[in-house]
Amino acid sequence: MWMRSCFLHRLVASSVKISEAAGGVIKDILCDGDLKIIDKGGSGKTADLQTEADRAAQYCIVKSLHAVFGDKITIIGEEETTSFTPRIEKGFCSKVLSLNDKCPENLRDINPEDVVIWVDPLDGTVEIANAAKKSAAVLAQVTVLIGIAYRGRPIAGVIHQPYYEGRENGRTVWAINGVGTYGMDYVKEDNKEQKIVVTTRSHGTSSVDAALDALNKKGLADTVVRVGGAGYKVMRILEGAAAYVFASQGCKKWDTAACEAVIEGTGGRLTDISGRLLNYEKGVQLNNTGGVLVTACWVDHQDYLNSIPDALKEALPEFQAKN
Ligand SMILES: Nc1ncnc2c1ncn2[C@@H]1O[C@H](COP(=O)(O)O)[C@@H](O)[C@H]1OP(=O)(O)O
Ligand SMILES: [Mg+2]
Ligand SMILES: [Mg+2]
Ligand SMILES: [Mg+2]
Repeated sequence: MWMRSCFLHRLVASSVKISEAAGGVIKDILCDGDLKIIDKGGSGKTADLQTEADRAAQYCIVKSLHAVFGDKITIIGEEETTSFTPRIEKGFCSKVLSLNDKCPENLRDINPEDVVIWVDPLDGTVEIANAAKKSAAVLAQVTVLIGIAYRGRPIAGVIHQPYYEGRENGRTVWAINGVGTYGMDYVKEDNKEQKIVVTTRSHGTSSVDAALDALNKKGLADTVVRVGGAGYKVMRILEGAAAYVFASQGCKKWDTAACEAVIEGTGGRLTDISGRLLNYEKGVQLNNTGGVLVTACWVDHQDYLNSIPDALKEALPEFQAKN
């Protein structure tokens, strides 16, 4: 079936399987216990941690993509491929391939040279690195993110959550523009009575709090839930939260590429806190310097944008001088 499928469906079908293999790599290392944590050196005050699970999952994803699609595809990953794992995945998710006929006309024959694959092998690193006890609630915040951008915009994405309610293989949500978002067959009941807003647990700033206060006063953030990881916060939106608000810097393109495709597939939106679309071209600035605003399909993105004070937006520049 994969031979009949277009490049994009093959790429997503492969990415689903590869994300799940990377999830297996992460679980093996977390089970082993020695995370071999290093600090990549963040922006001065905040540490930017990396574990053996981040490195080995990155290796698994990059080597697997190259094994299936050759060395010429463009991959931009958060980590380097310095840790070996024998786990190379060459399979395809049959569900993705079976929906090949739904692929929109304009995405059927895309040139692989116009595609950038954004890889976050482990999102939620701080949560697992710093947790005294790796409880189910902590582990649930870990996701593997593979975002696919074409000519600078996300057209598909995969969010794999290795630890989900004790399921052996966790769960995987994937999306293709015009085809839809799949994998949330077991969605919890929406809670639209009150608007839950999810935000950072470990990268809080006064600007993050000021944005949440302003939204609360406008009735757009009744309850604030602080959890780790961009992928996990988007999962929480798919499960009923109204929005994910991060009025600060630090989040990168590999954090948002897959998230944007997945949320768009459900009718939701992702922009920076000023409403600007993010650019995912090769060579682009890696940091989402303008912050991140993600909204569910059942709330008005513009209401959230309008309610975040201009002073906070102006304090977050769209571009920074140097990455
Ligand atoms: N200051 C920062 N430095 C490094 N990574 C950050 C920073 N802020 C956010 N991130 C990345 O964005 C994700 C979402 O942020 P938060 O959990 O704070 O809402 C984090 O899990 C982390 O990804 P990663 O875990 O892949 O390094
Ligand atoms: Mg991340
Ligand atoms: Mg990461
Ligand atoms: Mg990181």
